[in-house]
Amino acid sequence: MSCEELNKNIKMARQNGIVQPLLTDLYQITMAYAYWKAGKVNDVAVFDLFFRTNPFQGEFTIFAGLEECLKFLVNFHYSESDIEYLMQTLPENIEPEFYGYLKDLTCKDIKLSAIEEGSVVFPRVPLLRVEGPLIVAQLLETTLLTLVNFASLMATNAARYRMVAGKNVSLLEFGLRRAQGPDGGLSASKYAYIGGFDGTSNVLAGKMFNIPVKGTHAHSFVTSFSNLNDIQSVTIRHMDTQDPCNLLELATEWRKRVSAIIDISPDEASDGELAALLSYALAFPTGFLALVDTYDVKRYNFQGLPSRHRQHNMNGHSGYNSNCGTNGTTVLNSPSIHNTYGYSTVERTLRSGLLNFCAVALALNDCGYRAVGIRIDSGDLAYLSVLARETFENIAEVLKLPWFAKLTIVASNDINEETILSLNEQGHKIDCFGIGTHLVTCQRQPALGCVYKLVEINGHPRIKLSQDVGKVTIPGHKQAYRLFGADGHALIDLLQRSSEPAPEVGQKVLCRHPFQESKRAYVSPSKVEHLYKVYWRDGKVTTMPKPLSEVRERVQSTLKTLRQDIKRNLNPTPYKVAVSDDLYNFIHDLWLQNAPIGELS
Ligand SMILES: Nc1ncnc2c1ncn2[C@@H]1O[C@H](COP(=O)(O)OP(=O)(O)OP(=O)(O)O)[C@@H](O)[C@H]1O
Ligand SMILES: O=P(O)(O)OC[C@H]1O[C@H](OP(=O)(O)OP(=O)(O)O)[C@H](O)[C@@H]1O
Ligand SMILES: O=C(O)c1cccnc1
Ligand SMILES: [Mg+2]
Repeated sequence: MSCEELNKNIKMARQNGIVQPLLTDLYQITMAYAYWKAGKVNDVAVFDLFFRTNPFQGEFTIFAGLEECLKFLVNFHYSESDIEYLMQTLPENIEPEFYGYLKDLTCKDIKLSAIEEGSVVFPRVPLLRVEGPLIVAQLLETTLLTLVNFASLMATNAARYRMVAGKNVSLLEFGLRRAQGPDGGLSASKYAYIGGFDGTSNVLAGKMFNIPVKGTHAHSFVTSFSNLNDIQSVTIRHMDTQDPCNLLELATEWRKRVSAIIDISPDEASDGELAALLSYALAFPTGFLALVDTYDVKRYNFQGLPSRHRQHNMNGHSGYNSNCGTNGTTVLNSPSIHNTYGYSTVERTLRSGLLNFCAVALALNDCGYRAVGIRIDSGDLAYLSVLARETFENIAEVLKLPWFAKLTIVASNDINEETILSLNEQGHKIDCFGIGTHLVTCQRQPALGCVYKLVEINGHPRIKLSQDVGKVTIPGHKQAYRLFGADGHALIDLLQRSSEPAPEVGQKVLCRHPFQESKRAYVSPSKVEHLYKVYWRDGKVTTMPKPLSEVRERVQSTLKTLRQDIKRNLNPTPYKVAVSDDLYNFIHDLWLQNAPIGELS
């Protein structure tokens, strides 16, 4: 769609219905009235939206939320009911003409410049610059912040999970049920996808944002079946011949054969679980992915160990070993934690879930279908995934079914970045992580601190001083450039006054720390990227926001331009953000002008 088409259609562009002008803090509207009353209707302001510290103890952030900001500007207007509500809510002394002014307000005189969505960004470099009537620009503050803060935090979180998981593992977002309410859940799904997740279990997010929806099934599905009589129809048509096949008979037969191959008794397996897996396979013969940990000892909660001990023991596994069984096949030794019933989680999972899964998968194979795989949602995920993979490989070899060795293993259960790093260290055979709580609630850091600061009014720069140097704002209308080094990596982000000429390739430019006089360096960039584009001006979209899939690609491509030490998990190196010599002097002159001179007595 071109910008013209977008401008025609944008009123219909999907945006969460709660994003509207009243989704703001009351003080924006009271300030608007006070500005209006003070005769500031024609004042022109420049605001910068930026953050001061990277989240998650990292040294980078992913910028997201721009498309939603743009839709907000496009659709910005106060409805009749909004005005009515404000009339009832604001004090009675408000002059009625103010409501008339609000009624006609749009963003047609606002200019929005921004960094491209999905870019890697750094503290102090404005992500958005909003220019235009002071009152309108002020009224946008809270909504723009809420649209950018969580979006960028989530996209960064997701990108970090992607980095630790590596590119060959699938990542699915399972967080809706644990998210910060429906809107938090919906945004989390969108920005997890941008950050590098492959899909979501959130169906509405799939529909609204065209994100792949994926999933398995829950424990309740398994526990709802008690025995094999619970299945009503056991017949499935062969994929190629369309002949009827009795899946129950085939699976029962396979359960005996598989139990011999992996040297365990079929009596250990739950018939209710077999009934559940068969029913799922009958419903989804081409997409059979089964949860196999329902009948582990812990879920039954027999007189097991208290969870603190269980966790300790589980994480205390030192590894896994496999021996040769009597029939020449591999027998897997479980670690030595046993509950009062004599079996560890590991053995139970093997005995019931895996055995039942393999039986159903092989029965499906007889009918021309290939099963997809399993999900494990408890226990030692490293150990169990290796155990499952060895079982699949074993069966694949004995039955000469090479694809069986490659069945997908999905793992879930309270996974976070550290869990994945630890699993990587231990060695695992997981193909896909399903991640909910820690991802969508950004448990490690629940907010990104983007702020929206006035940097210029009617052409005059504004600086906000603070005891804390880190909180002093960088005044004036600025441009931002990313300078690249000879090896192609991003070296430094440089803020300049807009009146300065842009840095040029091969030309030495002095880059200064904004507040520490002695910290400065010359850079001769091999490439210069101007970070801002104008997205909205004169009431029109001037740069099309990219589709989600392209924003997602941009996250990965801009992350590639960062040196590894900036991206590493533990004690990463800070990326440098500098100001030009001109801007440095400008800041410090203004600082002195604005700092009162004290008097000693
Ligand atoms: N090999 C592993 N290394 C590190 N952490 C792991 C490993 N396997 C699993 N974990 C994590 O350990 C935690 C285990 O949680 P918990 O003690 O609740 O065990 P559980 O098996 O889920 O028990 P229950 O089924 O009773 O809830 C989860 O956060 C999980 O992601
Ligand atoms: O652990 P998270 O990272 O938040 O991932 C999502 C969790 O949600 C589900 O559990 P739940 O107990 O709600 O339902 P279930 O019966 O399907 O396991 C799923 O099994 C995961 O454990
Ligand atoms: O599809 C799944 O396996 C799923 C979806 C949501 C939460 N937990 C698991
Ligand atoms: Mg669960």
